[in-house]
Amino acid sequence: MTTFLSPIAAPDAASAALARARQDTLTKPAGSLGQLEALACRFAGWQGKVQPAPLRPAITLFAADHGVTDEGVSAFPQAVTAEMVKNFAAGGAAICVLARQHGARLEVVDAGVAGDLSGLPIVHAKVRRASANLRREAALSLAEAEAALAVGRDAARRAVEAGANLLVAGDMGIGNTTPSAALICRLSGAAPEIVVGRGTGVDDAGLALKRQVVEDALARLAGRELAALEVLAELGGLEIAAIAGFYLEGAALGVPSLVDGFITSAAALVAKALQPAVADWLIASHRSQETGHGIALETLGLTPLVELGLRLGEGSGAALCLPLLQSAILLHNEMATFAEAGVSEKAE
Ligand SMILES: Cc1cc2ncn([C@H]3O[C@H](COP(=O)(O)O)[C@@H](O)[C@H]3O)c2cc1C
Ligand SMILES: O=C(O)c1cccnc1
Repeated sequence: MTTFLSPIAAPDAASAALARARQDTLTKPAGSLGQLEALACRFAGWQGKVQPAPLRPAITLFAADHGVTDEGVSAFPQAVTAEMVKNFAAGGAAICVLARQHGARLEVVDAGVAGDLSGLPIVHAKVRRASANLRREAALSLAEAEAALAVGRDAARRAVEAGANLLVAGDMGIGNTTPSAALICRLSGAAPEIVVGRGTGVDDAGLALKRQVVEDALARLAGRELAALEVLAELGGLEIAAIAGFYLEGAALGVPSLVDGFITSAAALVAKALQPAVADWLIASHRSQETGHGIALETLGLTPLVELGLRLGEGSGAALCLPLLQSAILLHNEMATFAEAGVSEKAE
């Protein structure tokens, strides 16, 4: 483990096993609630309670800009990152609607937006104004990568101190599907042609250029043995690093995270490379439409709950899955057992 990170314990296997035994006493054919059964048992392990408490989710939206946008890798201009942060602060973005719907705490963190956001009611934690262009040079210095991880770790601590028992990270950063693709390629070994996608909707020429940018970034590092922090610094971005730190500190505090889409999955891969034990504290929400998200999830060992054709980010796919998780826990806790309800069990 990298020394500046907090140790991560394993989930409580005894509580998870007792929860599994409880599932098999509930008034339904064994296994008939499918993935919801296993989910409830995982929450039992995470919370160390056979009947886990209902979810109190917190969503933290990390924003930053990317020097690689100079290459023309996004369908939108870099200024949109700062403009969208203003929209988050005003409550008008998709994730704001979903956070309100679910009564979730929503915090917005500026980890490195290029534009001026002073005065906005957000957490001001700019490590620097945008990362460098990863096609040509390291996106971040090692010190900046570590500082951005710390921004996310601080955010996880704030969310948990505010009472959260489930963490959701969202991303906002024009151009960030490019560093995410580069990280997924480097950390999974998959090739750019199957990982790089259209992001906000680049055309065929834009897609070819984006693939070349990722290939060039990977070529800078070819044949070099790099520690996880170095990979993050070379190919990452400030919000991606912060999200990795958020997942790591959440796990260290005993709180699981629900991973969203392509960018947050890249961050989860970085977190896993830094501290493999984090993987036991992650749940996948959806498979995004972005090419390569499936590879990232497979490398993480995660199975998505749903596939809705989403390609937004912001934590929106994770937020949409919150009712499923809440239902899994309530069914587990509140359904009657065969004995309680006087229902006959399966014939031998
Ligand atoms: C208005 C708007 C709102 C968004 N919310 C999330 N993203 C998403 O799109 C961006 C990544 O795609 P690319 O790499 O192609 O730039 C990120 O900001 C991501 O969060 C948005 C993008 C736009 C334009
Ligand atoms: O899957 C995602 O998270 C995604 C895809 C495209 C653009 N922004 C985010």
